[in-house]
Amino acid sequence: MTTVTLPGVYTPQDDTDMLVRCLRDELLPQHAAVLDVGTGTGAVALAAARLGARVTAIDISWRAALNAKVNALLARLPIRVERGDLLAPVSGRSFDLILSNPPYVPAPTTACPRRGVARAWDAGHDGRLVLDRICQDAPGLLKPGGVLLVVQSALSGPEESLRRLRTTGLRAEIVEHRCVAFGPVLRSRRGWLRDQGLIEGDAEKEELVIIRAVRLG
Ligand SMILES: C[S@@+](CC[C@H](N)C(=O)[O-])C[C@H]1O[C@@H](n2cnc3c(N)ncnc32)[C@H](O)[C@@H]1O
Repeated sequence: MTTVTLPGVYTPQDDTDMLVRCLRDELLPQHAAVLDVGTGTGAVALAAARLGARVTAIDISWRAALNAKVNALLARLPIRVERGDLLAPVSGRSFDLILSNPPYVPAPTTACPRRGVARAWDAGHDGRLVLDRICQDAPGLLKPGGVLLVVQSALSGPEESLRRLRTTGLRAEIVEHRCVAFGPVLRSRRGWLRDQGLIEGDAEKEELVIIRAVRLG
């Protein structure tokens, strides 16, 4: 299957792969309404569309939105791609499944980058600037019985995601773990991560987790 990654768009990685695998384990209703938030190249959206879902994909980056459109065309899959901030383009709609591999990397900067490739991963000191918004807003867009699947690092507080999602009434748990080697971004900020108390010594690996949260009927 031909897919392209345009310059400046996040290349699908372990987190993408984890999310796609968990998506394939979901028992979706026929023609399920699926949302992919922060779609990048559209890799996760394409996987959902191949399962027969009706997919909407959103990205804040024009380049990523274009990339996802190109890949949907190449795959001949009818994915609706929107450019916008998190869930704003789909307010008022509801979904059987919401998927997200959002920016979750703790960063020395306090705000999310407004442009550039780091917008795909940097998410403030605790890595939670985007996660917290997803935990707050996604539950309201789930149909009864609908599911939210989010991938994040253990460095950005999965327990806090669980707590926030449970506060909104969802049943939330961690369903997948994977240990991965630090990429160039985490390697370059080891000293800062140590100063923040987020890692110890010469840590070389982080744990990625998938959070699955269900809106009870
Ligand atoms: C880690 S990448 C994941 C890309 C793709 N889903 C994957 O798994 O390969 C995160 C994506 O979220 C997008 N993003 C960052 N902030 C966003 C926001 N506020 N609203 C929508 N998309 C956002 C970035 O542009 C980037 O494409």
